[in-house]
Amino acid sequence: MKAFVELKNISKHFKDPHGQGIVKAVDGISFQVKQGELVTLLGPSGCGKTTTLRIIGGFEIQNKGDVLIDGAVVNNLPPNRRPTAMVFQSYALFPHMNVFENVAYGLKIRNFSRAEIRRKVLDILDIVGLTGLENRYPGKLSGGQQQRVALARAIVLEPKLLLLDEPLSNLDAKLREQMRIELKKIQKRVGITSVYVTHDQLEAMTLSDKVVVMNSGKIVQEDTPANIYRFPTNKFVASFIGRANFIEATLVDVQADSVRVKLKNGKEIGVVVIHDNWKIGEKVLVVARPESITLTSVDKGDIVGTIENSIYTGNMVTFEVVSDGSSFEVDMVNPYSSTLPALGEKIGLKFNQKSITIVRSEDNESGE
Ligand SMILES: Nc1ncnc2c1ncn2[C@@H]1O[C@H](COP(=O)(O)OP(=O)(O)OP(=O)(O)O)[C@@H](O)[C@H]1O
Repeated sequence: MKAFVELKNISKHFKDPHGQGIVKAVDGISFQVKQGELVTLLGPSGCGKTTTLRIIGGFEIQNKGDVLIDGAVVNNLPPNRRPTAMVFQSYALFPHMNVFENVAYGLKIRNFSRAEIRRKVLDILDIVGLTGLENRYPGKLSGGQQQRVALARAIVLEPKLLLLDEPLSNLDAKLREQMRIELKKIQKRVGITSVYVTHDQLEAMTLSDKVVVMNSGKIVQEDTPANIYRFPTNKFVASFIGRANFIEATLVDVQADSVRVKLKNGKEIGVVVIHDNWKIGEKVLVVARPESITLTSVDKGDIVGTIENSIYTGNMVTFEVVSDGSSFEVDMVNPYSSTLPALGEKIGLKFNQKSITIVRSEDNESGE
């Protein structure tokens, strides 16, 4: 499928508001969004994701690089001449207009007929699940309902590209979770190509066809949610997305899609890899997610540790195990079907070799 949105080597610098220098908000990034895809820009605060989104929408102009939408360079077009609509974190609804009028507003100024406006607004309200609330004013709506109105107002204009800037961040945790699922359904139903900004990794994982992970104005990884979780390219991605245990090791054997590493205690284990030119003798970090480690007897463990703590979260218990000065998180799902180890107990940790991977040690990150 061809790229619908394309960013080519985009950079954006701002004057540092507190000093003489410049802030490199976006530093030479390139990525593509295919037709109908939802792509998330994910990263910590200040990594440049909002600036990138604003550049796509035309609210900010890049210092370098090109933005293409549907094959056309849009660098010099103002926001209202781009085929985009933006949904903001603050819903920015008109308080003196009811739901119907809020959604109809953009169609009215585009001179659609009354009958057409009515049909389009009622259709969209049905899609976002607001039928029956046409006459309510924003002040009488819940946060989730207000967010749906904001979404309806953007998609009723049938933009080719929907830009969403942390649209769920004003909602409480439970509602956020519901709206995430809703939003994904609505996006797929309407089939609208979307770029979504969030610093919430769970939101990015649940919603996206593809996640673009950013740090310090650069793209650090770009892949499907599953591949990013399973095969992070470096320690930053591994710890920013999901929870990860890291174990120092040395590469002792390299095959096409799997390698063997030697741990500090001399134990050799296999791991699965998909990227990079790994070299025998290289220092690496094994990445083991908490669910990829099993507690076992001391003699069967790849490493041995002591249970320091256990945290119940209903469906599982997370054990904190200390081994050779390092702390490990180990999740045990369905905990009530087995005997739980006691605090202070010595225990073996067995790595599931099919679901662990490696990243380069930080002092060796460039791969030199
Ligand atoms: N108008 C501006 N003037 C000066 N610096 C700016 C401006 N806009 C953004 N920046 C700086 O550029 C960098 C990237 O900002 P941006 O808002 O894109 O990050 P973000 O990843 O979206 O962060 P957040 O999640 O906190 O919104 C930050 O260091 C920010 O302070």
